[in-house]
Amino acid sequence: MPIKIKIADTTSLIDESFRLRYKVFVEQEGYIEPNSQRRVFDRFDAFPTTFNLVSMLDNVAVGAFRLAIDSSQGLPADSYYDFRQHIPIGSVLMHGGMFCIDREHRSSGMAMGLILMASYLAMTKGVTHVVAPINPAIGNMLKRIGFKQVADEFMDPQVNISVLPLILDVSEVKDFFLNFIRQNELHDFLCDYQRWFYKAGETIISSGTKGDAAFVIIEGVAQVKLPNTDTVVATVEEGGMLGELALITDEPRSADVIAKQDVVVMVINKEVFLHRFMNSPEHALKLLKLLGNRTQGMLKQLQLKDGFGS
Ligand SMILES: Nc1ncnc2c1ncn2[C@@H]1O[C@@H]2COP(=O)(O)O[C@H]2[C@H]1O
Repeated sequence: MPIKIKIADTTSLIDESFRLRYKVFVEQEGYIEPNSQRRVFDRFDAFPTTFNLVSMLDNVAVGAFRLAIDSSQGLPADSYYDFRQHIPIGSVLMHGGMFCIDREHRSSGMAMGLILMASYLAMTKGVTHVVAPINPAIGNMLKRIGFKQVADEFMDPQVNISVLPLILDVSEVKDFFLNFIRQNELHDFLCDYQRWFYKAGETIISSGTKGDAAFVIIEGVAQVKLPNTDTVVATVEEGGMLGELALITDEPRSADVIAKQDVVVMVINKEVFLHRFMNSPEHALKLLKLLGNRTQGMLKQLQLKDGFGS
């Protein structure tokens, strides 16, 4: 099963993220005092402008990141740090906090995934700056995508640890997928906010199953194999698309797709995918080119096979 990062959009997923905060902040790290509810949350979790990204493994949260967009209620940091002094008037702010990853599942890939997804969310919600009083242990990762430290470390009273005050100008995010999105004007592709992680050898697509999403490879390489065989018909790399055929034809998945090495994909749901191509001749043409190239690739392979066989 892949680890899946997504927005907690049901009460049970949101509850999962509160429980994970408890597990990490109280039980694993001892940052916060225990409580009988065995959950960590505050008033910002009740606002419609707050989002929780969760990393799920087999229906259990193993990572979470809370994002609170500025509203009449202010930001979670307002009571202890004034981020606004560092940002132009008129900016739209989002606070990133309550970042936690279960000790058993700490990997830079998942941490980076949560951070990047936060920046995608910021971009599609019209946020100009993300502010984050964040544990120095992950501060360096945030700096890699463009966060800048604006003052010395200070104590965060919520989780009782020393944190770095960091700010991201969303227009400066450095990320392969975001560049891909910007170049191809595919902003609606971000709306699903799902990022899935496969280990080498795991199955990304099973032939014969129903398809309700397509994928763009963000990291790694996948092999497309003839159904239930080891015959590789194509190799798809970073930036390549997978799973588009079943969405277009409404037929079952045409091939098995296996991660050749660890693979990270962004998920594009069927409605968003079809809407995009039905409303833009330019993108429909790009899709036709992709399908045409794949057909040509297959024909070349068959010709080669024939050539060797005769
Ligand atoms: N010949 C091919 N070349 C590249 N990719 C392919 C080829 N055949 C199938 N695929 C991919 O494998 C996917 C299997 O699921 P889908 O049929 O939804 O979409 C398919 C394509 O994305």
